[in-house]
Amino acid sequence: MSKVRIYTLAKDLGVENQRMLEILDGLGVSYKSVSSTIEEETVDLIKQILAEESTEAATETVAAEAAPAVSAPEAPAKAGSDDVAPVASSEAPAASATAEIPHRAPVVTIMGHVDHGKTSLLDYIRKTKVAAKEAGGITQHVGAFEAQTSKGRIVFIDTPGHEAFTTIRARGANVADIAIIVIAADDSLMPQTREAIAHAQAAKVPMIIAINKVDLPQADPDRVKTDLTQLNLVPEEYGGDLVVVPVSAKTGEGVEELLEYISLTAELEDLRADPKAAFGGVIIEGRVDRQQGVLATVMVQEGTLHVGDFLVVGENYGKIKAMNDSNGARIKEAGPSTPVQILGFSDVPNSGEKVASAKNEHAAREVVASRQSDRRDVENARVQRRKTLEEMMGPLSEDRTVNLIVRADSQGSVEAIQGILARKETDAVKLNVMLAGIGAPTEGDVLLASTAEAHILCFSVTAPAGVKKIADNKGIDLKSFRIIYEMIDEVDRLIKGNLEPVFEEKYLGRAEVRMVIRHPKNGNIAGSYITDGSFKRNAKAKVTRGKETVYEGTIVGLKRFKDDVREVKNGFECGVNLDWEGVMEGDIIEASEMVEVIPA
Ligand SMILES: Nc1nc2c(ncn2[C@@H]2O[C@H](COP(=O)(O)OP(=O)(O)OP(=O)(O)O)[C@@H](O)[C@H]2O)c(=O)[nH]1
Repeated sequence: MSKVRIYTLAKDLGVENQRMLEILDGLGVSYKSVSSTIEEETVDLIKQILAEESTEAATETVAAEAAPAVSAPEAPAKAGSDDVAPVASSEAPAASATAEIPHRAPVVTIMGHVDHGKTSLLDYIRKTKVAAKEAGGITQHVGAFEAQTSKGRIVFIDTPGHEAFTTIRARGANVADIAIIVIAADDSLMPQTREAIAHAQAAKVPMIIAINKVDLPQADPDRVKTDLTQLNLVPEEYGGDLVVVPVSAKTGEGVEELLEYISLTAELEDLRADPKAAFGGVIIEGRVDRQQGVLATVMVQEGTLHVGDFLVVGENYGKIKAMNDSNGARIKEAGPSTPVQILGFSDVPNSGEKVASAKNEHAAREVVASRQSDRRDVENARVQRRKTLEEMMGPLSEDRTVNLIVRADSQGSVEAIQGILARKETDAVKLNVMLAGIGAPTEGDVLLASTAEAHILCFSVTAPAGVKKIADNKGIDLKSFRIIYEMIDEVDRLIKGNLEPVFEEKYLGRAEVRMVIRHPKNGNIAGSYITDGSFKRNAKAKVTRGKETVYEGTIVGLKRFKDDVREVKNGFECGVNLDWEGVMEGDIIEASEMVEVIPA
């Protein structure tokens, strides 16, 4: 009995893939993705369900058409009347219910190892899928292009390599919806392939593997697939859910299928954006053109851009003087998932910076001024503030993950370290090795670490000075070790640091209240004598009267004579401000503090 792929069946029956998956869910049929295959019996069931649905729909239409005559005899006549608005009511609600946010084209990035064919693949797609440019225009590199395929529009970021991708992500923006990882069939997985995969995984962007150069006699796509399984990426034909498409950027073989898979993935991601919403976009790249001045490529993500709009990027603003599409044609407006080249900024914006629009020049200036003042506040606060535990360790939750990037001098070391790390993992703390590679850490690693909040551990390799400096600037934890046990100690420290801290109450001291002093601003102050230990400002306080505890709270202030002090030791007199009016002569105050217990 033959099997059928889900998306092929959806196409044949003229149904959306999403609907097909809903039916399969309803039937309790398990699948990995739309390219999974299903049995012929299931196909028959699906056809039955769809046939029943269309019969029901037809019956409803007939009933609906018949209904107004019966149920709304008093419906007002429309013809010849000027005030038509109220009469349109029977159609209005249905129309607004279906007026949902429209779909948008997917934005795709291509990553992979050097020479595996990223540029060639982009060139092939551009050559075959981009409509010929209008005569007279000048072809310019704008960092993105739009391809027209039989499945609709697909936008490609055409600066291959993960640097472009990570620089954008490092600024907190996410521009790509889908990552194509190109792997040469004659070379299989290489260090930058692993990096690219790690970046896509960190960005939680769906991946499609394009096994390139399948035209070469020495091409071995099966080896690539097997190697992928070593990274826990299991191709569909091996029972996993990784989409793998063999292609040749030279002959064009498989490229159409790759585009089809991109559209399928996009459909499943259900990418939507509202062209009527407030504008939001990201800078893909910026540069200075000698004749035209500053040119910036912006990816429209939400809303619509118009020539004449005011845009704010970081602490700069500009007015769109002219706008080109990625083909070089002048355009007046651009909706979601459209890369446009804009003339109008005075400073070159950085890729990854977010772009917003402002109503007019005044509003744009105000946004810039408020950003400048926010930045100053943050800078000032940073100098003064001690980081809280939560800020250092991330939110405190039950299960936590420590993200790691491992670099070592040889494959043997990498494997040994991975083995040790696997044994260190506990139920409470997961160690997620995002990337394990041979050789010194790179700038790309630092970018990955900064977007994924990962720690970089190096064994027998050290970071080049430039990379170390970037890591320091970004506050990335990058450490090198020559002795494996020291590295293991560091991992232990990271694991412990990531555990929920345990606090325990520690006794500090005791005092007798000898008199109560009325203070005009602070209320009643307990004039006390420390009989044991010491008292500290902000410590916890318990007041007992005879055998009864009459108050539990905090020592909000400590005074020696007129001075505020942090601590008073045994044998001294002091004024204790409990922020409580009930304190009386003869009361005993006991002070304690909460201290973190470091697990053994
Ligand atoms: N036979 C064959 N050669 C290919 C194919 N794709 C790319 N090449 C060749 O492989 C080499 C590298 O291709 P590029 O497209 O420059 O690779 P890249 O990944 O963009 O390389 P970098 O930009 O240096 O990272 C070139 O000589 C291409 O002609 C293919 O499908 N088949």
